[in-house]
Amino acid sequence: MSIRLTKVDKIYGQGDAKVHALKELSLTITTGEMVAIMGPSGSGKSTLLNILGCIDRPTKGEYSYKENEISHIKAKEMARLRNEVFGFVIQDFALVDRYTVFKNIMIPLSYSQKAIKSKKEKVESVLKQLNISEKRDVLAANLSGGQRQRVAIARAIVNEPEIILADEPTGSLDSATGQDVLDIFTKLNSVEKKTIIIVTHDKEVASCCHRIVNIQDGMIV
Ligand SMILES: Nc1ncnc2c1ncn2[C@@H]1O[C@H](COP(=O)(O)OP(=O)(O)OP(=O)(O)O)[C@@H](O)[C@H]1O
Repeated sequence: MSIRLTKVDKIYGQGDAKVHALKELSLTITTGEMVAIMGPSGSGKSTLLNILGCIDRPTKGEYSYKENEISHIKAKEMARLRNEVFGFVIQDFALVDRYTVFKNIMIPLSYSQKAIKSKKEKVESVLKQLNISEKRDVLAANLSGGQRQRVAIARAIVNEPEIILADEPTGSLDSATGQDVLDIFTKLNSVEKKTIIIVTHDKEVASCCHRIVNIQDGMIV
C-alpha cells in the first residue's frame, strides 16, 4: 500500500469566510493503481490532490505514506517528499513560455537531490518517450495545446516520481488530443508501473482507470 488518508478534514479561512472543503475523508491508494477522482465543481477534488501531493496539509486527520505518518512532518521534509515522490500535471500546463521545451523539462531536475546520472540525457530520453524530441528547442509559447500537455507530462515524470498527480489533464484538449494524452497516462501506469491519480470530469478518462473515487461536498460518496 502506498497512501492512506484517515478522517482528513480541510478547512480554509476563519469565521464567516470558513470553508469546510474536506470532511472526515478516508482513502487508500495502492501502489500501481490508476485512480480517477470525480465530482462537481467545488466538491474538494483539487484540495484532495494538493493534500495527497504534499502541497498542502490536512487541518485534521492522518496521512500516511508507506506506513509513515506524515501529516506533521517539517516543511523541509514535506518539500523533499513533494519533489521526490510526486510528479504533478496541473491545469493550464504551467509551462514557462519564454523557455524552450528542453529547459522546461529540465526545471525539476535543477532542484532535484536525486542521483540521476546525466540530467541532459534524462531530459532527452523523456522527450523521446513522449514523442516530442523534434520540439526540443521550440519555445513553450509556440506549442499547440496537445504538445504543451506532453511537455507538462514530460516535466512531471523526468524526476522519476513514484506517483503522478494530474488535475484535469484532458480538460482543455480536443477529443483526439485528449485520447493521446490518456494513452500516455495508461502506458505510464501499465508499462512503467507508476501510481496515477487523475482529477477529471471526463468519463472517457475515468473509464480507463482501475477505480473511480466520487467526491461530493468534501466527502467520498
Ligand atoms: N485557498 C483556498 N481558500 C479558501 N477556500 C478555498 C481555497 N481553495 C479551495 N477553496 C474552497 O474549497 C472548496 C473546494 O474547492 P476545490 O478547488 O478543492 O474543489 P474542486 O472540486 O477541485 O473544484 P473544481 O472542479 O471547480 O476545480 C470550494 O468551496 C472552494 O471555494
